[in-house]
Amino acid sequence: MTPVVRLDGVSHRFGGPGSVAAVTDLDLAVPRGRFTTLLGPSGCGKTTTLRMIAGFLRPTSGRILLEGADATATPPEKRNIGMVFQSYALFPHMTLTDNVAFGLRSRKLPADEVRRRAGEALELVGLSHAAARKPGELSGGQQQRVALARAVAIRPSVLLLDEPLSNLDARLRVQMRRELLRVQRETGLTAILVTHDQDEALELSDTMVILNGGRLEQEGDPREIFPAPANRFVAEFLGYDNFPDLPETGPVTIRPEHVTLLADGQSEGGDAVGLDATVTGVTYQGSHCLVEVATGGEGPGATLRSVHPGDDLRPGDRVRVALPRHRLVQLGAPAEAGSAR
Ligand SMILES: Nc1ncnc2c1ncn2[C@@H]1O[C@H](COP(=O)(O)OP(=O)(O)OP(=O)(O)O)[C@@H](O)[C@H]1O
Repeated sequence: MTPVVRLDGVSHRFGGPGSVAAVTDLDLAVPRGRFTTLLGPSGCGKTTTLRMIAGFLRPTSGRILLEGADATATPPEKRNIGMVFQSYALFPHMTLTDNVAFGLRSRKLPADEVRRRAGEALELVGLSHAAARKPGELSGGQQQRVALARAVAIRPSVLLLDEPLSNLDARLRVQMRRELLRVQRETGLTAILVTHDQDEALELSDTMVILNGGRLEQEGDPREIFPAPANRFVAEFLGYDNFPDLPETGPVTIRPEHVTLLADGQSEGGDAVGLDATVTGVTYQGSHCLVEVATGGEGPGATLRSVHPGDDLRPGDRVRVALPRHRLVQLGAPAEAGSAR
């Protein structure tokens, strides 16, 4: 099936040659009817990528295809794209219906169809009852639902979501994630979400695209990426935290919840790599403690973190660290070295 959006060797440099490379040689195929997220730390090029797909920015090189046709030079208003931003960008003096209808009217649709589609879109986000109200009378979460209804009402070929949940408080953000996913599933729209929040990306993505310094680090189903990050950057970004220096394995990582701490003198058994260590820090976290230990070596691999079920350890205690072999994840080189894809 033709991808809805395809990026073909797309790069963008700001401020002419020799300046900031925001995105470098990005290839991407966004499948129809799926939820794709662009994930990465601040400055990794997520928003630049989204703005190029929307047509607000032109690639410095490479091509953008929409529905299989070259759209690199197509202006935004001719791309049939729906957008939701972090700031809701609603018209404060208009009712919700008029806000949602705005894009439909500018497409010169007949008045009764505009009314019907605006009504359907508000119903989809659960705001039919507030159709005659104005944005200022709504909570942040409700305003973001209106922005979503407005973007969906035009039946875009792709829905672009630029950190739409970042302005909401933590609880509402989690609720709105579910809401976003429900709306995407019910409408069958192709969605691309920009986020720096791993949890958000893990929950929403059919495909997760991890960027770093404007380059693709890893791409795929979160259920495949999470247990097998390709390299250290992706691993750290997904919270792996431990990069033990084990001469027999090469570069590996392991999650803190898979590192077991045994009392000094206990043995780790045959299936685990065992290391002697000293506790250097204990952070109480309610259901468990996060325990930091020094293995006696040097360098970053000498400190390991363990999610420890008890509150029985204190700095200075000697422990045996067990790293189950089947939990060790082998790491490759980062994207800059050209081998992480
Ligand atoms: N208008 C601009 N002029 C010059 N440089 C820019 C401009 N916009 C972005 N950049 C630079 O391009 C790079 C990528 O920025 P971009 O906004 O795409 O990253 P991001 O991943 O979306 O970050 P954030 O999560 O902070 O929004 C950064 O180094 C940024 O400083």
